[in-house]
Amino acid sequence: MTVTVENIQNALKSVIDPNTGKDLISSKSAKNIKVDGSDVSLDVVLAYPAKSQIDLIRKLVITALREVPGVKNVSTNVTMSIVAHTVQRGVKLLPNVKNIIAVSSGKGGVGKSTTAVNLALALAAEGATVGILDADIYGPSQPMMLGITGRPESIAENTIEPMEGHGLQASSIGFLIDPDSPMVWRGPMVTSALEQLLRQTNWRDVDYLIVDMPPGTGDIQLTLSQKVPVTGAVIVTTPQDIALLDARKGLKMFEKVGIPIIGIVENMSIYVCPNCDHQEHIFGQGGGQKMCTDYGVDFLGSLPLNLSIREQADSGRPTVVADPDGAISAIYKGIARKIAIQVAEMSKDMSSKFPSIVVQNT
Ligand SMILES: Nc1ncnc2c1ncn2[C@@H]1O[C@H](COP(=O)(O)OP(=O)(O)OP(=O)(O)O)[C@@H](O)[C@H]1O
Repeated sequence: MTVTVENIQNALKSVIDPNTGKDLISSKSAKNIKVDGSDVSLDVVLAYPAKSQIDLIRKLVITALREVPGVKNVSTNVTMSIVAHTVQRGVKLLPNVKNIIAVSSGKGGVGKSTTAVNLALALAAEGATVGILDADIYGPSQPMMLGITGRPESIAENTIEPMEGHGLQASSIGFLIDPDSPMVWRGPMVTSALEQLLRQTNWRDVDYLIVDMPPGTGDIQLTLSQKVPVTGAVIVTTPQDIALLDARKGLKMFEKVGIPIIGIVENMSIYVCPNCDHQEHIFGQGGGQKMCTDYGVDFLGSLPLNLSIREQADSGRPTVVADPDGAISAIYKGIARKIAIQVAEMSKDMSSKFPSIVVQNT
C-alpha cells in the first residue's frame, strides 16, 4: 500500500487539538509533511504556549497516523510559535512585545492583580516569555506579589531594565515610588507616567505582556486604553450585582476604543469550607456567566474564594508558583490557555471584526 501526503492530510483532519477544538489541518498546525515509503514525518506548530500539551498532541498524531494503511514509523515534532497580533488603530506598537493583554476590573478589590499575576505565571509555566506591567497606580501590588524588592537598573539613558520575579519580567510604578506615600497624582500625570513605564522598559522578547490596569472605568483607564497597544482585554469581576454592573462599564469602555474583549474571569465565585466542605456562593451565583451570555463574550473560568490564594499572593509566591500542580493552579492554567488561544485566533479576523472605530470621550 503506497502512502501519500494526501492520505496523511486526511488522517490529520480527524486529529482534534483538545484545546482549540480544531483539527490539525484546518488550523494549519501540521506542517512539513514528508512521506518516505512507510515512514512519515511532520511538524506540528501550536500558536499558543503549550508545554504541558506537547506529549498529548504528539500521541494523538502518532496514534492516528499509525492507523493509515502502509504507515510504519511516524516521527513528529510538536513546537509552539506565538505571533504578534493587531492592536487598536493609530496606536504605536511596542518593539519586543508581541501581545499585550490588559487585565481590568470595573471595581476595586475584586482580585484583579492576583488574577493578573497568576495568569502571567501560568503562561510562563507553559513556555511563553511573559512580562507584567503593574499599571495599578492606586495600589501597585505586583512587586509584593512577585517578591521583588529594590529599584530597576537603568543601563541606557531614559530606559529601565525590567525586574525579574519567578521568571517574569516586571515593571511597576511601585518600583519608582515610596510605597508609604499616598499617590495624589492628577489624571494626565498618571497616564503619562504609565505610558513612559510601558515604553521605556527594555522588555526582552516578550510573547505576552500582562498589564494590571488601574481599577475602574474613569478617564485614566479610558486614556490608557487609547494609548496602550492592547491585543485584547480580560475583565475580572466578582459575582455580586454591584461588581457586575461595574464590569459591564469596563466592557463598554474597551468596546468604545476598539479593544476586543477576550473574556471574563469570575473571582471569589464560591467558598468551600475547609472544615466541612460545605459550598457557599457568598457573592451570588451565575452572574459572570450571564453577563457573558448577554454580551456574547467568553466566560473564561472562575476562581474560588480561598485563603491560600490570598496567603500565597501576599507572601510573594502566587498560587501558580507556590502550588503549581494544585487544583487552583489548574484553573489559572486553563484560563491562561483559553486566553492564549483566543489571542492566537484574533489575527485572522481582526480586520473584519473591527472595521471602523469612533472614539468618543464621553
Ligand atoms: N480568589 C481569592 N480568594 C481569596 N482571596 C483573594 C482572591 N483573589 C484575591 N484575593 C485577595 O483579595 C485582596 C484583593 O486582591 P487584589 O489586590 O488582587 O485585588 P484588585 O482588584 O487588584 O484590587 P485593587 O483594585 O485595589 O488594585 C488581596 O488580599 C488578595 O490576596
